[in-house]
Amino acid sequence: MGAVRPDNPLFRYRDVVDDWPAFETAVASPLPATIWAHPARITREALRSLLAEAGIDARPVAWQPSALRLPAGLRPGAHWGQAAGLYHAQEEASMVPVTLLDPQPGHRVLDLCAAPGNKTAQAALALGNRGTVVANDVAKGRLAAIRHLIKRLGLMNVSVTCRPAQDYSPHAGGFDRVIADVPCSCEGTVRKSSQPSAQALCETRERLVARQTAILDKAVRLCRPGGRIVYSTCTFAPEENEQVVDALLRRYPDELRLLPVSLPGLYLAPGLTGWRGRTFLPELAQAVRLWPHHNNTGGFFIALLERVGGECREGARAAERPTDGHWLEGIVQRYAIPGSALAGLRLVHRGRKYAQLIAADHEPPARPERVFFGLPTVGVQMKPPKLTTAGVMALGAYARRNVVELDESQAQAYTRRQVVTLQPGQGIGLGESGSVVVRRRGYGLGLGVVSPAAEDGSRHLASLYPRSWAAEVP
Ligand SMILES: C[S@@+](CC[C@H](N)C(=O)[O-])C[C@H]1O[C@@H](n2cnc3c(N)ncnc32)[C@H](O)[C@@H]1O
Repeated sequence: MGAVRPDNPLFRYRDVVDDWPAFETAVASPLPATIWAHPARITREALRSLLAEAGIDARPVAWQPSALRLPAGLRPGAHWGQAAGLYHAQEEASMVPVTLLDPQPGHRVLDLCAAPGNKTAQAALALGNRGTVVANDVAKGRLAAIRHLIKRLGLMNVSVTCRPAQDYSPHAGGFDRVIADVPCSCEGTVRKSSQPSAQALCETRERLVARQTAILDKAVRLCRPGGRIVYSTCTFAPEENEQVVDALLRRYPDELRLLPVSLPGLYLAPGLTGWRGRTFLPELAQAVRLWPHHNNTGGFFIALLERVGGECREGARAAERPTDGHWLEGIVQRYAIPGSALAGLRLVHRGRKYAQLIAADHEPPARPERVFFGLPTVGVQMKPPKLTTAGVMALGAYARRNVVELDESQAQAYTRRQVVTLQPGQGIGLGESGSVVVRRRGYGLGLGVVSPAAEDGSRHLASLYPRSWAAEVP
């Protein structure tokens, strides 16, 4: 008897898996952690070297030029580079949908079920951190994870909304790329978490399928003719996968087509064309499945669709009223940040505490109302206004004055919020005292305050690293 017994919910796939013993072995083994390098902050090779210095042998992922696979058992957060936003951890199979969707600078992108924001982040950076990504999720409590990701990765082109995707305003349309990474029974995450019982799955499947179908229908209607939609789940269930796509292809025979896809270096198994007596359209074989034993990943289903006809209502766009730039001007002067670092961005003040940097060409729909948007960059209630930690992480690498570069042990003390003693002469263009950009290996970490120099030239650096972030840094 193999590892997947008849009472296991995965046993129902025995007849559609090509190599059942290999599948059983794969689902019983731990999932390797994968990360991708922040494209505006570090190359994959530089990241690999940085990790190697810490004794971490990360291996390039063949099909994804920015991704690395970490050694077995290593947590992605074990290196400080994660907290500094140099890389992001995302399961390898989960990177595939947006890679296939291929958003390009200039595209307007909608992510209908976005939390915790992995695919939003991929899309936002693929757009060069400019233009428009709208990240939506129905679960208000999960939006904090998107907010945190925006800050850590310095995303300046994202607006976040909180609506049931199936009820999204029909006037919000006009997207070139739509991500429908729908809620599902999550069977493909079996290597990360324990499985729900077969009974629990049966109870929710019907409801899930109805919601998934409604969300994909909305995705189609919000996509511009000529635009593309990616439908994905992390489950094996054909009811939630091929069956949903089949229903939409039949509903929109003249408006929708399924595109063939491939990724050199990654084996993508074909979608199913039938399941338990039900026959799907033959083109469903062009949808793809990631079975865990093929590429040593989690399980995923992905269908790339093109909207070839029909209509799409485009409503009003939210107008960003630029704020008086004086807050940023003071900061730019203090740290001698070159204008090129702010090209294509504008500062907007809508909250009480912070002003946000947002792409000047950001054009989210006027409806639904946004919960938040842009990168909180300047704390406007402080006197004088100060860069936020996220602001330093995004802009600190460009600063040429009032900068302190810390060595490894100083940086550790700084992120633990301890006072750091600076060597005489340590620091770049330091003024008498006051706030400074703190860097490690040239990457912005956060803000600090330096004391006036003592007689021997040494100074103290007080850490302003946020208490809530400190726990994340090893
Ligand atoms: C598979 S997760 C999305 C993962 C995300 N795309 C990522 O890559 O980080 C599905 C998400 O759908 C959200 N969700 C569930 N029902 C929804 C609905 N009706 N409308 C919008 N979002 C929904 C859940 O809160 C959950 O965050």
